[in-house]
Amino acid sequence: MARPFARERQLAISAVRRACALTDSVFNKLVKNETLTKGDKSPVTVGDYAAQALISSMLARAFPDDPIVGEEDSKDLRVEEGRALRERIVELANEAINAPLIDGDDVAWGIGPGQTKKTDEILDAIDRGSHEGGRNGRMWTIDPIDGTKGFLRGEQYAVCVSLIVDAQVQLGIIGCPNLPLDLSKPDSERGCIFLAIKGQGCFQLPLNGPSEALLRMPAFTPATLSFLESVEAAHSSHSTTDTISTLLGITKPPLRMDSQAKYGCLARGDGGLYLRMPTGVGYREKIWDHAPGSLLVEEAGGIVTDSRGERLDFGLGRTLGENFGVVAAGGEVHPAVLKAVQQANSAKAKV
Ligand SMILES: Nc1ncnc2c1ncn2[C@@H]1O[C@H](COP(=O)(O)O)[C@@H](O)[C@H]1OP(=O)(O)O
Ligand SMILES: [Mg+2]
Ligand SMILES: [Mg+2]
Ligand SMILES: [Mg+2]
Repeated sequence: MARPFARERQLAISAVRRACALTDSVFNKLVKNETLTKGDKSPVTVGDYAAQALISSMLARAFPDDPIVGEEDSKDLRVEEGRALRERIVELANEAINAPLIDGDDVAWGIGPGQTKKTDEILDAIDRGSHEGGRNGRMWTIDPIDGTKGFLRGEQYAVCVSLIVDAQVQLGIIGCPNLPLDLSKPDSERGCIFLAIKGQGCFQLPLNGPSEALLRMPAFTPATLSFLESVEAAHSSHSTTDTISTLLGITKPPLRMDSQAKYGCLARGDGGLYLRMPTGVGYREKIWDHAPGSLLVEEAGGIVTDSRGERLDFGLGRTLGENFGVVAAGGEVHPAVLKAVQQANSAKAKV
C-alpha cells in the first residue's frame, strides 16, 4: 500500500521544482519595474506572483476541493497601471507551466507543453490563495518566494508549500535554489529541496536530482551550539538574540540567512538553534512562513515552540495570532534555550 500523502508528496516536489526554475530564471532577467512595494512596505516581484499562479493551478487540478492560503493576491494586477506587470506574470507562469515534463511530473496536473493558460485563469489561480485558514479540514499554504529581500539581493530565499489537516502540518516542503547542498563546502552544488511528511521523516534532495538523504539533527550542547537568525533586524530582534546567546554561553557568531532556508539548515544540523524574536511593532507572523519549516525541524528530531514554550498554532487563520516569537532547536538543547529566552525577555521587560 502507498504511504500516506504519496500523491501530495509527488505533486509538491514537482510544483516546487518548477517554481524554483521559474524564480531562478526571473532573478537573472529581473528589471527594476518588475518589483512592487506592497501596503506593508514589503517587496513583491513578478516571480512571487507567477510562482504562486503555477503552484496554485497545479494544486487546483490535483486536489480541486482543497482550499489554499497563499501570500499573494492579484488586486494590484487587475488595475490598468498593473497591465505591464500582469502581462509579464502571465508570460512567466505560462513558460513554467509549459516546460517539458520530467520524472515525477504528471500531465493530469495541467503542466507540460501545450497547456497555456489565459490571463484570467492565471489571475484566478493567484486568488485561489485567499482562503482564511482555520481549525478544520485540509488546506495548503503557499509562500511563492519567502525572503523576497534575500531573493532581490541574490542571497537565500525559499519556495514554500505545506499541507495542513485539522490545524496540524502533515507535509512541508521548501525549495532553496541558492543554498549549497553542504554549507561547509560553499562551492558544493547549489539548490536543495527539504521535504517532511509527519511520521515519515525529513529529507534533503538536490533541486534537480532524485537522490534523497534522511536528515536527523545531531545532538548539540551549549559549547557546540551556534544559531540561525534573519538577516533583517526588522524581522527578528538581533539585540534580544545577542542577549540569549550570551546567557547560553554561545561563542560562535550567528548565521544570518533570509527565509525558511533557516529551518532547512537547522534540520540538517547547520547550527542547533533558530531564534525569531519579535521586534515589538505588532507584526503577526503568517502561517505560510512557519508551517513547512516547523515540520522539517520536528521530523528531524527538533522542537519548535514560541517563547512561552507553546507549540505554534496553525488553526487560528492566516496568522499565528499574537507574536511570541519562534524558538526552534534540537531536542536536547531546547529546554535550556527556552529558559534563556524567558530570562532575556523578562530582563527586557524590566528596562
Ligand atoms: N516586522 C516583521 N517581523 C517579522 N517578520 C516579518 C516582518 N515583516 C515581514 N516579515 C516576514 O518575514 C519573512 C522573512 O523572514 P526572514 O527575515 O527570516 O527571511 C517574510 O515572509 C516577511 O514577510 P513578507 O513576505 O511579507 O515580506
Ligand atoms: Mg512577501
Ligand atoms: Mg513571500
Ligand atoms: Mg514569507
